[in-house]
Amino acid sequence: MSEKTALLLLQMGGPDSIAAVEPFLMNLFTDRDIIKIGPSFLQPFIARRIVKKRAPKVAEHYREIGGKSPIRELTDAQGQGLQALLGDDYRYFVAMRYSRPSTLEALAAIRKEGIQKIVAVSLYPHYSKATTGSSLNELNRVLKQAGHRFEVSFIDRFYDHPIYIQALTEKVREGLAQFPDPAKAQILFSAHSLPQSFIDEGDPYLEHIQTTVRLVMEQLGDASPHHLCFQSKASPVKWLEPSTEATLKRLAGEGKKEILMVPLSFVSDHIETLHEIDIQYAEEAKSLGIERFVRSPSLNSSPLFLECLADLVRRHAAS
Ligand SMILES: C=CC1=C(C)c2cc3[nH]c(cc4nc(cc5[nH]c(cc1n2)c(C)c5CCC(=O)O)C(CCC(=O)O)=C4C)c(C)c3C=C
Ligand SMILES: [Fe+2]
Ligand SMILES: [Fe+2]
Repeated sequence: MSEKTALLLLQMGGPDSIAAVEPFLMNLFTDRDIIKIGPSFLQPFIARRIVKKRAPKVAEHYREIGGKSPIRELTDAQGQGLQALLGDDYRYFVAMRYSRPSTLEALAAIRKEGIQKIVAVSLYPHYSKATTGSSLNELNRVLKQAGHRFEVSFIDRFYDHPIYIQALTEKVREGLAQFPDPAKAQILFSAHSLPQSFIDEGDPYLEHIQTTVRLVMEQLGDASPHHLCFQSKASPVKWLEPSTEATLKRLAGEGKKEILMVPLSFVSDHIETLHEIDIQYAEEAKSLGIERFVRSPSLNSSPLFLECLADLVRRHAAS
């Protein structure tokens, strides 16, 4: 038996090859925590149809960013950085909700190391039933089946953690530095959208996002004008608004020529930053007459961000 604590990093995951796009999407569209389609017994069949239709376009997007999602490597780098800050008492493991390593594989690896104590750390800063909630449900299901008693606790949000805010503000400043006159740049916080029905049922995601934006703007001081918008709507129901696209159009219509995109909701690069913002919205902005379109870097292994995670774990251990 090992005295170490396992840090189980919970993340969405992504396809690690073009061939993995369909299984990734199938895992996502059959998860009733993120999307409910019809009665549960029918969902796998409807999901199959949706995935067959969606996969070719999504695969093309992944092809354009190098043939896979970088999320696995980026999450491993975060885990290594975190482990280095915390020392030998901790060992990190990764559980991807829709790709590998799965939660089951992660728990098997933890057990093989003889580790008993697990701190599950969600890498989504803002809590939503669709993301962190889904990962925690999966973890609880797998723990039940495991036939082995682990001692498990959770860190499930950090949207207002002072060092997270500091880390994000640093990235916004890096983005602003690319403008000749940063005060003229419009800051567009672009969060991943979520169906409005989640919010109506009490999901705190929107409130968490708004708080992050407010705290970052407070740290920046009297900087540029800012806006909050939502990207990556993925089904035909009503999602959070305004959309990033509509906001770009509105600002261009008002004669704004300089835009800084700040991706929220994720801590690493993935298809929504590398494709949706860097390729799709960048093209859109150009055609709208926007002269300078910059994206602030994702947190990835930002030393401040890793320090935030280490602080969360230390405080958790002390409490
Ligand atoms: C089907 C409904 C979806 C909801 C609700 C949703 C919410 C949501 N997602 C993220 C973060 C990410 N999503 C990513 C990809 C992705 N998401 C959906 C669907 C929903 N997301 C799909 C179908 C996909 C795959 C790509 C596509 O088909 O367009 C990713 C990227 C993964 C990667 O490439 O590594 C992230 C990250 C959040 C934060 C969120 C709600 C709060
Ligand atoms: Fe998503
Ligand atoms: Fe997308």
